[in-house]
Amino acid sequence: MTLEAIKYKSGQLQILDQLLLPAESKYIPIDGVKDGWNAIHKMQVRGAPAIAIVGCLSLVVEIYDKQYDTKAALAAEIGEQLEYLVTSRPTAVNLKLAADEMKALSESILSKDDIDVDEMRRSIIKEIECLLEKDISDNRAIGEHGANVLLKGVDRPLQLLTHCNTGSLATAGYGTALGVIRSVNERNLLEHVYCTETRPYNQGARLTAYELVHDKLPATLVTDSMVAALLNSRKIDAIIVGADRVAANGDTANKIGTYQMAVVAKHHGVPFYVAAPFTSIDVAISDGTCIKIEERPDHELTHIGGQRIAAPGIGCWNPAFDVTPAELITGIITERGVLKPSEVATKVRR
Ligand SMILES: CSC[C@@H](O)[C@@H](O)C(=O)COP(=O)(O)O
Repeated sequence: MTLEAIKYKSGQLQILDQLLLPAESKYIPIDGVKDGWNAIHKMQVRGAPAIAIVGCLSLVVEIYDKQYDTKAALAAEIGEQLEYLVTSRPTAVNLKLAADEMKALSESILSKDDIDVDEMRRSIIKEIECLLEKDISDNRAIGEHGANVLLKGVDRPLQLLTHCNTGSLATAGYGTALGVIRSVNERNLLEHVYCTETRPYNQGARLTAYELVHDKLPATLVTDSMVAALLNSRKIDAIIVGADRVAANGDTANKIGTYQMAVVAKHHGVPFYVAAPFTSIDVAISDGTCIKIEERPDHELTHIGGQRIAAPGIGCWNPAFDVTPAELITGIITERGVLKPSEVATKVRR
């Protein structure tokens, strides 16, 4: 059985509530854009690709059975709802890029006299529905390219380390960085995978560990503060992480803690890879300083499972992401191959 974060059929959308995992597996209905926005904002669904897909599918749910008098009315609704959805979380670019694409499609249909309002609605719905399958096939391709690059010239099983959750729960299925690890495992060449706890929200301990146990992969959990010791004492062949936004120069925003892992990897001479689809790459921004880093509420730092663990009264700083400079990144594994950070701008624009 594969893990499914997003269930969609004919205008009906449900998501696995990731706030309840791993204690409880419960699907909740997303009955329109407002529900989609809330689920993304509250992190019931999270991970850059999954956020984009759920956001866009919530628009499908919204418009599926509604009647619009004119194409202009439908285009206005699509535009407004997408503008609203992209305000749910600021750092990951995937939803913004998908929203821009859907708005452009809707604008282009608007000027076609031979397409009526119902056909326009069906075209937009069909385009969004395709995102699910495309994400899975992109992830499979990322997995293949990633396994090829990691195993090049190597004839023994690998020990890998990953951060946050980039698997089936963060995407439509299979995963990006976790997809690479799955792909290495499918070739029987995974010795061991380590995953970080990923404080403060514990996506590693709650979600990645859940996926690794579910798939019966040989896996061990470490805290984020153990990474330097891990690289010093056990042979780690590579670190692979996901991305929320890759800038034109290759600087990469990802879950908080990624940057320090890249610094430690450089010190130990361990290759540091980012695995991400083209939909996580934002060539409109020159470098990582242009990326808005989301700051999350204090209670995510001071409490675990509703239980206070920090001294009452202490101040908190809780950035959800950090930016790893391009020079610390060995390669960016995409569905179209592995890019050097310096190649991102030209290859993606092309
Ligand atoms: C394939 S998911 C890539 C990233 O989105 C992931 O590593 C990450 O940082 C997720 O952060 P989250 O705050 O859980 O949405």
